Amino acid sequence: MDKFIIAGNGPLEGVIDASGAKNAALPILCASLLSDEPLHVTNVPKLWDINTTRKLLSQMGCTVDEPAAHEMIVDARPITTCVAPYELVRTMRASILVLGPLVARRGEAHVSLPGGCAIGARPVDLHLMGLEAMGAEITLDGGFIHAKARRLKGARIVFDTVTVTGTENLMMAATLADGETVLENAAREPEVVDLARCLRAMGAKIEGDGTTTIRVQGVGALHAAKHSVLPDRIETGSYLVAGAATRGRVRVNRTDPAMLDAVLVKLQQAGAKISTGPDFIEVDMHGKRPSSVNIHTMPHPGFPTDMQAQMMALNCLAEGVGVIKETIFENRFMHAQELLRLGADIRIEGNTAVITGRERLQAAPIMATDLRASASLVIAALAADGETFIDRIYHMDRGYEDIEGKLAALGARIKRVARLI
Ligand SMILES: CC(=O)N[C@H]1[C@@H](OP(=O)(O)OP(=O)(O)OC[C@H]2O[C@@H](n3ccc(=O)[nH]c3=O)[C@H](O)[C@@H]2O)O[C@H](CO)[C@@H](O)[C@@H]1O
Ligand SMILES: C=C(OP(=O)(O)O)C(=O)O
Repeated sequence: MDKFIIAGNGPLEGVIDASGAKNAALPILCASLLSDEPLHVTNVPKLWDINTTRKLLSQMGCTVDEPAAHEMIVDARPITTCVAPYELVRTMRASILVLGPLVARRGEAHVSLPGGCAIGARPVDLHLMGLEAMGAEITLDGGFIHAKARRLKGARIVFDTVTVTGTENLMMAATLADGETVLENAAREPEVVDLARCLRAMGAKIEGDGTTTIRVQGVGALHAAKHSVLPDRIETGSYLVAGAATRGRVRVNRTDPAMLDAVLVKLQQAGAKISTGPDFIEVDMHGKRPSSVNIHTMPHPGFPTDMQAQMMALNCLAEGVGVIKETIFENRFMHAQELLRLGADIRIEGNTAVITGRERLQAAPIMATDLRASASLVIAALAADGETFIDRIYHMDRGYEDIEGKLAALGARIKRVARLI
């Protein structure tokens, strides 16, 4: 297990490129299961979760080629099994995204209940409710979901909670169902829209993605297609917050400012000057200490829960008191305990964190507990005095491509070392 050693330094300054979005690439790779013709995906980020998905598809019998860096061609024609085993699925939430495509295309799926970041109970009842409404027979046994259907039928499905992967799973399943499926209270995240774009390129008939009502007319088969994954808004946002927390100036190229409205508003409130162009965002603190901001996490287009931990790190260093309310996941404050070890002043009351900013934080040994918690700790360590050791950084490798390279390009002093014990 690797560790990071981060020496607190002055302002981060420089320019980096955003990678492709993990949370768009994963469902898109799973969409390859809907067709017997190859899906060519470009701008695929180099991440552990992508490796896990490649292994998952390969062990099902799909051929997965990597013709160039950041490209994958998945051909699901030679598929031999519809089983997604525990060993692979336990590490990654997005593995549940093979369920809808397998039932729709192959008539059956046997998928271990998924893992991912331990940020809450994360049930999949809405995925199963939707597939049942479409005529699938579902049983749960030995930690596995077993689903069967001769051919799924279109249905009207109303989500009582907005679910991103639930919307994606059912949207994929509906592409091959008999008749029309309507998803109400659907997730509007940009990654859902990117998946819909890819599915349309494969021949699916989908309307309304990006709104709360998605309509899908089932078709007989999907065909070969090529799709480029959209930029990672959470990766982009994490580097911008790192720039602001260290009182620096950071520009992220090859990104899309429109996806980050809610985060940019908060960075502006924190005192950053924000400049944007069609494909870049720059945050400039002009050397000033940020001001505290209040945050309430919400489904898109609200403030993303995946940026909550990073903004908590910023509040730890800001002037004033900031209140963060986490409304999506019931256990997503695990970074707070580690930030306290760096000298932060955080009080947690239920789903609310009250953070009183400190002028300085001090280095200490700390431990990453999940993906975005890791990003939060890295940001705090970059702004702390002394050398911080961050353990369990494998969480970070799930979702941030070349983190050391990108941070070093911004002037950070970060080193990866193998943990000996
Ligand atoms: C791989 C991926 O894209 N992961 C993202 C996805 O996770 P994921 O899709 O797992 O998150 P959901 O949008 O499904 O979860 C939202 C809320 O709905 C609840 N829920 C969800 C499904 C269900 O069947 N029943 C149920 O009660 C969850 O427990 C949670 O409280 O969206 C989250 C919310 O933006 C992000 O933090 C994750 O980074
Ligand atoms: C929570 C996340 O990932 P996952 O849903 O894969 O656990 C995330 O990307 O922040």
